[in-house]
Amino acid sequence: MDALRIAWGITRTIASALWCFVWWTAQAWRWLLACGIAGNVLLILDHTTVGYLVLWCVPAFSLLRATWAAVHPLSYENVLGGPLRRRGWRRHLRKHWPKIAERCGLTLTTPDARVVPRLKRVRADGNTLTFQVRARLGHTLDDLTSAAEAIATCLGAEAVETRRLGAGWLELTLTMRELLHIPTLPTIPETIETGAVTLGRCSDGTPWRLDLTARHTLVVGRSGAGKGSIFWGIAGNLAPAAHAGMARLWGIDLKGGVEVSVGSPMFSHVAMNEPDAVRLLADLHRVIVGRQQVMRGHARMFTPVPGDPIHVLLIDELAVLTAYAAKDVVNEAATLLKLILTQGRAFGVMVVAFVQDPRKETVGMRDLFTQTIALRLASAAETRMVLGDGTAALAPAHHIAPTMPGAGYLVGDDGHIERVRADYWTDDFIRMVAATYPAPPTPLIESPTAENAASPGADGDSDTNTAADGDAPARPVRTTSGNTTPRKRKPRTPRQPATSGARRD
Ligand SMILES: Nc1ncnc2c1ncn2[C@@H]1O[C@H](COP(=O)(O)OP(=O)(O)OP(=O)(O)O)[C@@H](O)[C@H]1O
Repeated sequence: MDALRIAWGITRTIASALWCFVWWTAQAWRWLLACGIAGNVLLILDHTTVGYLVLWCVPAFSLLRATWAAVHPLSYENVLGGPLRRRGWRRHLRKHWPKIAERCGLTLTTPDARVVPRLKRVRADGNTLTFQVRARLGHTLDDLTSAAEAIATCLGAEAVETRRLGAGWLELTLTMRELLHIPTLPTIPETIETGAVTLGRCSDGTPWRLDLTARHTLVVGRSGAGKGSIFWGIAGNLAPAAHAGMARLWGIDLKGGVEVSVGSPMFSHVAMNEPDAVRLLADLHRVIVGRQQVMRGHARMFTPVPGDPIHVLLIDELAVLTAYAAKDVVNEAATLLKLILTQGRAFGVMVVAFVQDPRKETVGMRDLFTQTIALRLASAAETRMVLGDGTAALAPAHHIAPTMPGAGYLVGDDGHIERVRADYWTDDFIRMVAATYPAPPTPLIESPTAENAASPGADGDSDTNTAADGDAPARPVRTTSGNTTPRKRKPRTPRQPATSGARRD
């Protein structure tokens, strides 16, 4: 069986090398013709060796290329294949630009002349071709932007991204070769990261770093679009920070807890039913209120330090909480979530929510999220609904193939669009990361009161703040299905504003 497989592999390699040899020789027909004529002239003039050399140089070069590409594709791609292909893209664009612009409706023909938008800075790197186009008189950048998809199709690109440069210039970046079709697996996170996490790759092959600093993220995608990869990419990459006390993970999973239970040890707080979810949101809101009181007059942006972490709330299937749950739960959860979304960012409280159905009636607060990841969506209308009319044309999430789960478009808070694909987190890998980086025991969260409001260490968030005062626990914070104990609070004695335990900004 093995011998058969090896024989088949060798046959395929030889066949592909032969095909490349014939194709590349035929493609260089001008050189072939010129060398044929020059070689024959040299032979007639009795320069036999040089004559044969010139005559056969083109097929010999193609044969060398084909053999190299077949035997060692990696070095061939780096040294010769890649640079030749990129040169081809640049030349093709420059040569055919007037025709492409005309076909895409960007030229203006007058009785005297044909006005073509100016092209400049054509460059090719890796798998992308980037160039700038100047809108001609009477055209706007929106006209150029709406022609971007047609230009990409003319050039055989897989996808296109645009960037406004101002003063009538638009930059287009075409993905000429798809690198995202191959799924990738994550590596075990080792660094403590609280600002940004590496979730996968961008379309140009560079790592995809999702910035979480002071941002709320909405992830939208059909069932099977790969939302789980992003959920665990964020949770898993924050797990070392959570383990070190620099981040705290909160999870709401009202789909029976199926998703979050795989890696629940990473989380400090988990809710798997409706009442727990509301209580968890109330606790998280209390963290914000506590921090507001602590930071007032001291700092405007929160900086995490060990023991005073950022809080990241991951909500799997947001619509269950905000639309499909019991009416009172929906109302209470929506109110708390809106408060968290509007107030949390500056206080180190971030929300990442996942949803299948992005309609307004299911996710009423979607405008409060500052960045959106659109995975595979059902229709152009749904893409427009999620990303807005203008952006939808540049991030056609409804065109993502079902064979590419985890692929999507990130639309940043500045409107920047990136085509990305997340690494695939298997259940075993999630369990391994969770076992390696379990969340430390959860400190208690207290309701801010008039007295502790004055205390800089009273955000209810640090270990020192809860146990050291000898206050009775407000209640267990780890919220699990069905076993939350009722809230009990001892009367508190007034205390002096503390000077220690303040936030370290
Ligand atoms: N990044 C990825 N790379 C490759 N395959 C993936 C990736 N993410 C997910 N998959 C595949 O797609 C399947 C569905 O993924 P996942 O369960 O994450 O989708 P989902 O959007 O969470 O769906 P649902 O909303 O129904 O839970 C997975 O079982 C896996 O086989």
